[in-house]
Amino acid sequence: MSTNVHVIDTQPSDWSYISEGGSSIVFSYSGPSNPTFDATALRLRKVSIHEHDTVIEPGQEEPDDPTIVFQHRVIQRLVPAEYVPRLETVHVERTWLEQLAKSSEARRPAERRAKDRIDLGKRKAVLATDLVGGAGWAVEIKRVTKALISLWDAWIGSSGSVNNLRVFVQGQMLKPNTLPSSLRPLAQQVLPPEVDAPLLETVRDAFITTLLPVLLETPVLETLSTQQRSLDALDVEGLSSLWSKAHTPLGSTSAVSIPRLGADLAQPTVEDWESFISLYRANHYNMNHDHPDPADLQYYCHAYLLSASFKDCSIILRMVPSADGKTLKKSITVIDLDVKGVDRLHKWEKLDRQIVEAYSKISDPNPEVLSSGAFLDMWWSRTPELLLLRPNVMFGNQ
Ligand SMILES: O=P(O)(O)O[C@@H]1[C@@H](OP(=O)(O)O)[C@H](OP(=O)(O)O)[C@H](O)[C@H](OP(=O)(O)O)[C@H]1OP(=O)(O)O
Ligand SMILES: Nc1ncnc2c1ncn2[C@@H]1O[C@H](COP(=O)(O)OP(=O)(O)OP(=O)(O)O)[C@@H](O)[C@H]1O
Repeated sequence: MSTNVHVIDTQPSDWSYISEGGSSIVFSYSGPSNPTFDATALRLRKVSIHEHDTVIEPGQEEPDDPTIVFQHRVIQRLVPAEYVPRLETVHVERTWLEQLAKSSEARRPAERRAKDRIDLGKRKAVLATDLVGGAGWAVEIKRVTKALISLWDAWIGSSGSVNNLRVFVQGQMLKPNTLPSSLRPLAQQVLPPEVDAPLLETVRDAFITTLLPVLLETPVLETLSTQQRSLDALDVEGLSSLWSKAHTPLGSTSAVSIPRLGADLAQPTVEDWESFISLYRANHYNMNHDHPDPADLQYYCHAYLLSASFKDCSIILRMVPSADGKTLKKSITVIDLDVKGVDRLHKWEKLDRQIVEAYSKISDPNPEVLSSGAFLDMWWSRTPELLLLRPNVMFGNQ
């Protein structure tokens, strides 16, 4: 896809660090008014500190970032365009990236800095709708699976360093602690001005009360939940059995060596994904998922990969006050619906085994395994249920 947008039309200092994940780092445009860049976010790829930058040979055209093609040609056939950010290709350049990397390094969390850095070899990046900058506030929830209250507790307890709940006020990520004063910017957004020095719980309750109706009313959570569940029709254990069955020669009686899940599977191309989506939409609900056919192995592997993107995505809820400050315009957008690599299939198979093993210890004399934070995290992160759709579960025994 050709593009005329060049980031060198701006200064690196026009971009403020927002946040980052495992593969990307994101900046918000805060420079002089510019119709191309106003209200946009720049998403740059990172590379491990142990690896080299991407090398683009002279005369070679770098492909657009896979997230753009995947969103435009695959995701938007499953999630309405109004719920995903606008994404377009932007040209970047080494010296410009070097300056940005240098000036933003101090803002990055130490644990990320120890692992990776901006890939300075890239010539293309992603320009997206900025979902956190400007007036108002925004909340990011990764894997919308945990109860809001426990997300809030973990957020406060970790001083805002957890990756499954992030809160931004006027584009700045909040770093809370157990002192209510650390939440002042958020309190000013969610509470009336006359509430002076509110307690932590007061801010929390106002925060949840504002978010809850948006979450319960939006159809997008239902869409994400439906896609997660439908695409994960066999779950990884079922996929693993189908894989073994498909790799066992008919009539074989002796033990055969089965390649690990996904081992001989090619990474689907965009065309493969397009064919998959057409088949999925036309035929998925007519297939017998209780007795899957080994001939459909590739279909089920692709379905599982796509379900993993839906399980790992985040939503950003944005609350922007009207000009008179009397009402809030609320919107919800899904981010990070990136394509997953087939090499992950084996990792998820192993993770699933670990969960099952830990679960089998319930009847053990050592049941506290189940209530351990590590187990619960593992369990919740892999449970494709959107608990937010079930307020009774969300509020526990309150
Ligand atoms: O494997 P997990 O469960 O640790 O999940 C990874 C996430 O770790 P988390 O558990 O949230 O700390 C991880 O999140 P962080 O980088 O830790 O913020 C990514 O979302 C990763 O996906 P990808 O590499 O960006 O495609 C996620 O990998 P996938 O398993 O979804 O591919
Ligand atoms: N369009 C956007 N507007 C504002 N902030 C954004 C936008 N996209 C991403 N971010 C912020 O940047 C962070 C990293 O982006 P993203 O989740 O796309 O990266 P990633 O490396 O793919 O993440 P992960 O490792 O979780 O898969 C997000 O968690 C969010 O805080």
